[in-house]
Amino acid sequence: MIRVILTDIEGTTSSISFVHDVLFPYSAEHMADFVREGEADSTEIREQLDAVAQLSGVARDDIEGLVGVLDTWIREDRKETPLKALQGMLWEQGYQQGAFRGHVYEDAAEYLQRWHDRGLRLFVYSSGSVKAQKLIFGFSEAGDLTPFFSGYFDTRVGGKKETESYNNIVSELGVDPGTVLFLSDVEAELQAAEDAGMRTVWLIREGDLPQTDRVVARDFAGVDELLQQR
Ligand SMILES: CSCCC(=O)C(=O)COP(=O)(O)O
Ligand SMILES: [Mg+2]
Repeated sequence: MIRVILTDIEGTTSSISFVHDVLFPYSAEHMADFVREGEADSTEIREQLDAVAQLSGVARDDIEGLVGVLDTWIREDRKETPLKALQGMLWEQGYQQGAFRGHVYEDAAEYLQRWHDRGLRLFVYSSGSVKAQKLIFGFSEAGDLTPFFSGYFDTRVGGKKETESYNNIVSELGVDPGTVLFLSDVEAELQAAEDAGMRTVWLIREGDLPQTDRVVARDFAGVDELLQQR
């Protein structure tokens, strides 16, 4: 019996193009100034730069070098925790200034509400920081969806393709992994979750359906049909 739904964001609740064509370019455009200015007066930014220096091997006092590393990581879509933390802080400005609103598929917004109202507990697991997760759902085109969620997980529990991360989530939630349904568009993430004992549905929103033994759905209405059958 499924009691918890754990969902990915990019490609699952929200379009890949919103993340890659809106959020990432915004962070690429503003990161250098954000870091240069924040270095002087924000402890939070300084801490993330400490982590960037440690991970990259670039000297901590070489701000332009660190900016270069962040630029490269954005271009390469690296899921490094300090990059994700800095992007979350930056996107907050963008959302608050009305530069964009969070894209959430209509079916996702509808079924998040329905599942919440039906008593399922909803959680997010994304490589985007917890702050970035709260922003995309809080400032979504469908309004504030954060009341539907009971909690958020990011790469601080581990990478999304690692089974240990899902073990960590299960122990934090204090639930039987078989009661958790993980939704994602990335097969390696689904495999890692299944290896931790979770149930999964592969969201394939566009293109042909692959030949697979996995449980697949086109959208959240399709996930709901599967839930009703279980
Ligand atoms: C929280 S919105 C930004 C998502 C993001 O930064 C990202 O890298 C996408 O990661 P996901 O795990 O949701 O595929
Ligand atoms: Mg995804």
